[in-house]
Amino acid sequence: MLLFPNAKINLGLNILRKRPDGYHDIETVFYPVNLTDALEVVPSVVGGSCNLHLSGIHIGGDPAKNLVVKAYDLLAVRFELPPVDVYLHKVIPFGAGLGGGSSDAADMLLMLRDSFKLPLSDDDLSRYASQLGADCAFFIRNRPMLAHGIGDEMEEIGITLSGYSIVLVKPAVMVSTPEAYAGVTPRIPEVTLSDIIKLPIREWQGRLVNDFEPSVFAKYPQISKVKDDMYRMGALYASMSGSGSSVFGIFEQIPEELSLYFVNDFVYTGECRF
Ligand SMILES: C[C@](O)(CO)[C@H](O)COP(=O)(O)OP(=O)(O)OC[C@H]1O[C@@H](n2ccc(N)nc2=O)[C@H](O)[C@@H]1O
Ligand SMILES: Nc1ncnc2c1ncn2[C@@H]1O[C@H](COP(=O)(O)OP(=O)(O)OP(=O)(O)O)[C@@H](O)[C@H]1O
Repeated sequence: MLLFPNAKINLGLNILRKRPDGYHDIETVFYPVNLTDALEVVPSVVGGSCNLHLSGIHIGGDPAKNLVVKAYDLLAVRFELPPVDVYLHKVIPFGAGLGGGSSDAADMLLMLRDSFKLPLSDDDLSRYASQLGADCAFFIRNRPMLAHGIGDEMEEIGITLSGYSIVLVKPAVMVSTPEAYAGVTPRIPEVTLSDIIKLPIREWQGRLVNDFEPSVFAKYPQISKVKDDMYRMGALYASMSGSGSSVFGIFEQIPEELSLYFVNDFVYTGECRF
């Protein structure tokens, strides 16, 4: 079985408070983007449990700690799973705020459920996903969602960007998520995200904010510059995604001068799906 785990961006991100467990309560809108990895699971001929074969961009780290292996191990505690070979081709940059690892893990849960007919609902899978990472539950739904709690409590949100184009740029710098959270002083905004997101997109600039931006931009001015460049090229709205370092812009049309601005950066362009 073959799936294409996709990236996400955050449309607005408020960091509301620090919790006793060290995590933060946030509110954000998750929005899927068609930049994808490729993930294939086949029954193993060599035995073992979850044999991971990686290709594409080099993500490093211990394969046993890869989130797709953790997803297998999590379900294997409760269900008798046969050994599998897993082929993961990485395209989505990491340390980018695009949730690539979380998306791989969510698709692994979905594939294991569907391949081995496990009696699990989407809600059950979301609960398993939350144990793998705060972003992971979103990818079980994989449509625009307003998220609360640590980012794993989901509510439908009827926003549509279809007809617009998206440009995603990851400058050559990586941001660690725990460090980014540690650099922010939580605050309760005067206007809630769910009210701002209902405004026309042209009114988002200056209202829809990502609370990570001030501290991350201060440390990495090159990320701030990407956002400025997006507006210079005519973006209707631009923001850093999650804890960075990616920046996205929403455009009426993909700007022709992209290759002049972002010579050494990872660039993705596509149509908004929802
Ligand atoms: C920045 C976002 O991508 C926005 O969508 C997410 O909040 C991060 O989600 P994630 O990468 O899935 O996060 P996890 O792997 O669960 O947590 C990594 C680390 O980020 C911090 N963390 C994460 C989520 C959250 N709501 N509060 C936190 O403080 C914690 O220090 C945690 O140890
Ligand atoms: N399948 C995977 N793909 C990418 N990174 C993985 C994966 N499994 C584990 N990791 C580890 O997770 C870290 C990056 O994860 P991820 O791609 O989700 O981060 P990110 O781009 O910062 O996204 P976000 O902060 O939005 O969750 C790296 O340290 C990497 O070694």
